[in-house]
Amino acid sequence: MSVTTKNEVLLQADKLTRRFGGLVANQDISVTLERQMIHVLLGPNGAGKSTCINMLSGDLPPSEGRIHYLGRDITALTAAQRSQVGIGRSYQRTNIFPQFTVLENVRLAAQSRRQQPWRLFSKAMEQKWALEKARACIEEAGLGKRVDWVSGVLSHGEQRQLEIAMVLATDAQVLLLDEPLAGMGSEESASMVEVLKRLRQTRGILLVEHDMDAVFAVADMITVMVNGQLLECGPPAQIKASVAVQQAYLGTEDSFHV
Ligand SMILES: Nc1ncnc2c1ncn2[C@@H]1O[C@H](COP(=O)(O)OP(=O)(O)OP(=O)(O)O)[C@@H](O)[C@H]1O
Repeated sequence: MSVTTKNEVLLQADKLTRRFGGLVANQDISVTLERQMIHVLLGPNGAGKSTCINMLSGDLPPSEGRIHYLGRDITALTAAQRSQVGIGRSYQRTNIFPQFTVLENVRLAAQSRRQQPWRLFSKAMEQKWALEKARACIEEAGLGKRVDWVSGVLSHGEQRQLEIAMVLATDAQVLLLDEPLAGMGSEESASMVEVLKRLRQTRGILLVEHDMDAVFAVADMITVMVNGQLLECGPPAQIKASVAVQQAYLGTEDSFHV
């Protein structure tokens, strides 16, 4: 059982820089994520948002800068090690076994986190624990009515919810979500927004998202990036009113009408 403390700093990225050859994809990006906060990374295509999330998840080492989780320097940890300490990530692509049921997928995710302690438990206890945990995570992700469905027949939005349930099953305190609303219709988006609000009650969420309605419906803090640089960071009202942010979106595919 984890203790939840409001305003507790979960993740702190300090001056992250990432270069790909001569291209600087992120330059001196600092981001703070607190518990019970949804922090959105916003920016036009190619701004460097995925690169930033990749550095936070451990999928990509930074060229410079440090990352702390609960005060501990985790810059050198791999993605698997970060998952073990409580940093969970969902990807833009789906990552599930389509032939397995929702419950089986989430149960496997729960067990993946707990390989060592099982030596202390009987097989039956392990199964019971993992199933209970999986059911709770499925419920939290808003998929309670689909527990026994084969995952491959879920709608696109439900599959994204399943991915989130799988991340929750790893006991993640930080959720790194890359475009969780991508490809969703308005009903599915509304349902995902409700899921995000519920998850915020006990965790911290760092989100990359292009859907402005959703962003302004859930964000507590927004960091705007342009060309790998941090343009502005602040609460939604500040970002909404920012002339610099509006200018950054002029002539881009994304609209900034909010
Ligand atoms: N592995 C890589 N090798 C070389 N260049 C890369 C690599 N990954 C990203 N880039 C470049 O870094 C820059 C930032 O890309 P990134 O994907 O982080 O942007 P983004 O804000 O997530 O864009 P989008 O909204 O389109 O997903 C782009 O110019 C991209 O081409």
